[in-house]
Amino acid sequence: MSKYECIVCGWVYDEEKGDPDSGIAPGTRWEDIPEDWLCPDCGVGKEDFELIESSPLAETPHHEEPSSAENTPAIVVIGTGLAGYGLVKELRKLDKETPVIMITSDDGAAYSKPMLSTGFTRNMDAAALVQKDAGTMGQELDASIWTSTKVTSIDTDKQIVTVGDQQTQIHYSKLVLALGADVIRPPIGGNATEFVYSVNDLLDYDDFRKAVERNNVKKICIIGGGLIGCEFTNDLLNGGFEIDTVDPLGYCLPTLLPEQAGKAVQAALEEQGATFHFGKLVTEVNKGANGLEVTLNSGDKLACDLVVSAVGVRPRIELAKETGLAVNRGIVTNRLCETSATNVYAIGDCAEVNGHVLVYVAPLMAQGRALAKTLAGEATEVSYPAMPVAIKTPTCPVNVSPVPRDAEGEWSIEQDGNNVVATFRDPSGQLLGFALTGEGIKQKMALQKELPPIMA
Ligand SMILES: Cc1cc2nc3c(=O)[nH]c(=O)nc-3n(C[C@H](O)[C@H](O)[C@H](O)COP(=O)(O)OP(=O)(O)OC[C@H]3O[C@@H](n4cnc5c(N)ncnc54)[C@H](O)[C@@H]3O)c2cc1C
Repeated sequence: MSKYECIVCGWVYDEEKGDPDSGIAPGTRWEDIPEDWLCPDCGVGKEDFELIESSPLAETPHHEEPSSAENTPAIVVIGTGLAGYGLVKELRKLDKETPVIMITSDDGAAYSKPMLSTGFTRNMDAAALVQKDAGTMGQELDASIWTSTKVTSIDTDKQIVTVGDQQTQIHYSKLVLALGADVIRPPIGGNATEFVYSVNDLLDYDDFRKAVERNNVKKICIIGGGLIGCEFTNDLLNGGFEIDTVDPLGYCLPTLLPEQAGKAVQAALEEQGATFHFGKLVTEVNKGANGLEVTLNSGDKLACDLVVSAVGVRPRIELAKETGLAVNRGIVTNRLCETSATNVYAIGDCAEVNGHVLVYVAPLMAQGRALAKTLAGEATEVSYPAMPVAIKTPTCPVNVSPVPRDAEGEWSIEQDGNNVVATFRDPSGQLLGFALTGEGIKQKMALQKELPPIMA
């Protein structure tokens, strides 16, 4: 019997136990679970699960070739997020010999980044979110993992990366950039900006949790009512905090959802106690008589103990730019994930693959699977099926397949309270996107089947 883990929330499907709540009997093999089954915790589909424990019977016998590792130059991967680790996991299924060196500026802990916005709901601090430390990952992947090590330059002619102090250089045969994305920091003045936190990785999350405890925080102001802002609004409400959320646009998730769906999410979060301030910007955070005072461009002032900024992320392109690689919104690659330099690839949040910048888990898994094959000798282009995104607002769950930019067509919306099924079709009737909230998410599988692939 095997086990499969949801890479978005960490929930584990154990074939021995099944998922009786969803009608999946104990003993049901993974391949026999219906394709429209959804993760009971976060609502993503089977494609976002990976095998973590395999039954001995299911294992394919491994044919040992004589080791050629000693003379094989290393594949170097910069980044140990879901993209970096995901790629090396896939590579090791195909190639157990080629030496792999992974370099990360953080501690190399393997964790599911999407779970950072469900930590209070699940009562998990940073330590509890660590799935495996760097040492364990290194053993499992037969890779050398260099932690707390920042790559400062790359010489693509000599195929060398330089780390930290300029003294240490590593030669690569192939180099993979899996550098992630930086948070966008809105311009905010005032004398208390050190109390404005962004949570974009496990170390940020640890700082944030500790600041909440240290400052005996009760009231939090969230800047941004998009995906991360709404997830934190829900999670922190579940953690028992009072929440004010500020966004310059008019409703929740404004860049992803049509207004009715966004307002349904807003209403559900308000029912839980959230207060939204739409159409406004935070301009200053100052120390007040009791905690902090947040000033909005309308002149309004909000009292709180801590501020969370969640206004979006931007692919990390600086290192690639300094190296002379082609960059646009992300590090530019073709469908083989090749950058403009020979033997250098980019995947994950930092990459712009064939014009697409998609800062979600499903695309980086597709990239990792394809690039692993390429690195193992079988050139393989990335394909993207339709990849709807589950937004973790359990008080009103959301599933959205964003409408492509500049698409022609119109929304058709059915609403029953906070349950919305919104579909966007072009003039010929082809479905191009959808937005589902509340009970509406039950339509996900049926609608997903109608969507054209993002990149066939
Ligand atoms: C709170 C939150 C919730 C989310 N929820 C969801 C969700 O529900 N569903 C979904 O699909 N997506 C979600 N996402 C997005 C998803 O988590 C990301 O798309 C994904 O984790 C990105 O992985 P990555 O490996 O590309 O980047 P990262 O995880 O950021 O990894 C980047 C790595 O690069 C290293 N690095 C960078 N520069 C250097 C350097 N110069 N030298 C050495 N190392 C370097 C870093 O140390 C790190 O190891 C969420 C994101 C956040 C922040």
